[in-house]
Amino acid sequence: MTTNTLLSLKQVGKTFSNGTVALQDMSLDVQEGSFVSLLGPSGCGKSTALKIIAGLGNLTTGNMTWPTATVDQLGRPDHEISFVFQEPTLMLWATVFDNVWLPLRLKGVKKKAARAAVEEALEMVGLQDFATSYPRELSGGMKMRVSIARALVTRPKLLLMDEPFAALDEITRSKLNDDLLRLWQKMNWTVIFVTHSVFESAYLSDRIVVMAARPGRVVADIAVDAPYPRGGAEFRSSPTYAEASNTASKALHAAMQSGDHL
Ligand SMILES: Nc1ncnc2c1ncn2[C@@H]1O[C@H](COP(=O)(O)OP(=O)(O)OP(=O)(O)O)[C@@H](O)[C@H]1O
Repeated sequence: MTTNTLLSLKQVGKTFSNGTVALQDMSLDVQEGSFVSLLGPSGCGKSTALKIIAGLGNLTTGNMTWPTATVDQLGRPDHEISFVFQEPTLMLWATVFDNVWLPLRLKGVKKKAARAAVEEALEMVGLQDFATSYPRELSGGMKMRVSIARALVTRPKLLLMDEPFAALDEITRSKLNDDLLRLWQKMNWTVIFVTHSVFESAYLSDRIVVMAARPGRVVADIAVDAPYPRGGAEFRSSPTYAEASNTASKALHAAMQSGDHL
């Protein structure tokens, strides 16, 4: 793993027009190839931070830089950033193939030219046999896999995930966690993963950033010092996992007491 800083937030603040201070003085350096979880109670600004990083929202104060990337006139990095939301947000009238093709189509890539990339993305998430299916024919976990394939088809360097598995049952969630880690290792992405779950953050990440609300801010930064692959049940019963979960849980509890979360 490299130690180059991919993204640097310095004292970032975000105040909405109604006066809500969604973020205050958020400083965060994200290393290339790392898996960072943003963990915090409802309303602490996790989604706001992710949207700012994605360029979907402006910051009010502070600055965001991409130290190792060349940037365009708007300060956006030249490599791809992909976003996975909690809801799969698929086009219900379109096939799985067409859903995954969408980001390339928006860039003007014709269907034929996109075929190899779409098929590769579907294969990565284990849906190569479902290209001609429609979303209504898929389970919740499969729909989320399509959503992930759609995020991967542009070969992003940075994957932003906003509670992607929160609506799924425990078994499906656990399977997708493992599949995500396998892909992350294989593709050498950087992942920023928003979650409410202490256990999910301790299982997935090499770093857990705990946030508190009103104003949204970082209150703890916890390293999860365990190698990958983490080996499922074995890692879940390890002292490192227990310690990381315990530390994150205490920090989250303190955050919930100190902040005016909703
Ligand atoms: N467009 C907006 N206008 C005004 N206030 C907003 C807007 N979007 C978010 N907020 C407020 O900013 C704060 C942070 O919201 P945000 O959605 O980032 O929190 P979160 O940590 O992602 O919450 P959750 O876990 O519930 O999704 C909240 O108080 C929220 O009500």
